Amino acid sequence: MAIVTVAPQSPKGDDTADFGDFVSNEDEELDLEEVVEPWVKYDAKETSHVFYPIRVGEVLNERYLIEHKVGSGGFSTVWMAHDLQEKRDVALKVMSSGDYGEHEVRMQDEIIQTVQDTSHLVTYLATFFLPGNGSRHRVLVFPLMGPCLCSATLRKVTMATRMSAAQQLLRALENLHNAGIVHRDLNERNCMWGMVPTHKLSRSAKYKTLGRPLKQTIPFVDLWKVGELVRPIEVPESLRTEEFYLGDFGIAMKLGDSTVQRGYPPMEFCSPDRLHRKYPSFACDMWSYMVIFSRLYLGFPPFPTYLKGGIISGIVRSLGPLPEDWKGLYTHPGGLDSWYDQNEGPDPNNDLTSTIAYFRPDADPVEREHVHSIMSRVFTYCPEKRLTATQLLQDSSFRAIMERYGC
Ligand SMILES: Nc1ncnc2c1ncn2[C@@H]1O[C@H](COP(=O)(O)OP(=O)(O)OP(=O)(O)O)[C@@H](O)[C@H]1O
Repeated sequence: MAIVTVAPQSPKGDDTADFGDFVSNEDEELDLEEVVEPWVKYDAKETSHVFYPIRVGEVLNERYLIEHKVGSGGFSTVWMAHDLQEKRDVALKVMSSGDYGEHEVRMQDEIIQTVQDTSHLVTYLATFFLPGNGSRHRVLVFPLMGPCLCSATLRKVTMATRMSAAQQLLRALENLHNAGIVHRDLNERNCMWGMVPTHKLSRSAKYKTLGRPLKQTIPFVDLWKVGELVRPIEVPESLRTEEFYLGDFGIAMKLGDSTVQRGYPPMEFCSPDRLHRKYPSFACDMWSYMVIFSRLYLGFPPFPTYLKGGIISGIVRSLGPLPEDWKGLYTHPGGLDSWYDQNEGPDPNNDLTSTIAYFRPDADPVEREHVHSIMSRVFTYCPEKRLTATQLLQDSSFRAIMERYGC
């Protein structure tokens, strides 16, 4: 794929264009601060991996007109842009300075070449570099997706939609695993519904539908180019499609790779074996998948994080003690000896059966039994005993739940 390095430009003859509103008072400024990346991420004095400053209305790589903000993560900002060449809207993932993005591009290429069906994986359309301040930034161009699996979206969608998403995600994962690739970072922000194409809308219609960009020039940092902190789009239900996708291969690996990118999924999604220094495996992805399945089915996470000791205490309360020989291997501070006490069992008031009954009182006993069977065969400590994606897709309880919801 051709990689071009070009400086950004302003759209010619478009200086009257509307690109959103600057914050007009301190309250708006504080509200904005809640939903944007911290400004220090743009300060080379604070971090060696700075974000690239971008302002709404500029054109990157002579081609991508930045129209809005999508979001940000630890190592990237994501922008909604209009591809002036192909006349479609895309998402631009602009990586921090340094080598960020190189591994993701390698994994994406591997996926494009070896995964049989990539239709539910978010793979890149193009890539280029932006020259930064003494460094460069990798940019990945993606199709523009809809909302990720956040609570606000979950509340709006039917059970049929949620279970269809669970099935589509499992098929996507099966495809990835069949090609020998472990995702390693399955979590709610990397799972997205599709989005109806917006390129036929005028910019003002887009802003009406997705919210006007509320923005502020990046404060406190003496920057080499203008950049803005921008409130992200909110995708309305009318633009969400029923397709469900898996993205972000930033720490994915081919099984057997000698070098493994550092990183874990967020704690609530991470398998307990990974948190006890076990090697990343397909089974780790399956644990994370089951946390997502639970989010979709129950509407809530399956294990609480508020107990002393955090998520692992929540898991132990529900499933019983961790294997004794894992003692001393916990990767984080604050581990508890009680997690490995084989004399303890699951708390009957907070085990999987009661969690399902508590969150889904409307489901009949047969349905609950199926869901219990699904969860308990994946929420198992021994990675070797966890169902694989293919096994779960063929599992009679999984099939029964999918049939119940018309999937
Ligand atoms: N192609 C896309 N279309 C629409 N939204 C996207 C797209 N890619 C990413 N996003 C959204 O942009 C936000 C930032 O994504 P990004 O991959 O930068 O970070 P993250 O996955 O949230 O965090 P981290 O990379 O630190 O784990 C997320 O909310 C994600 O759902």
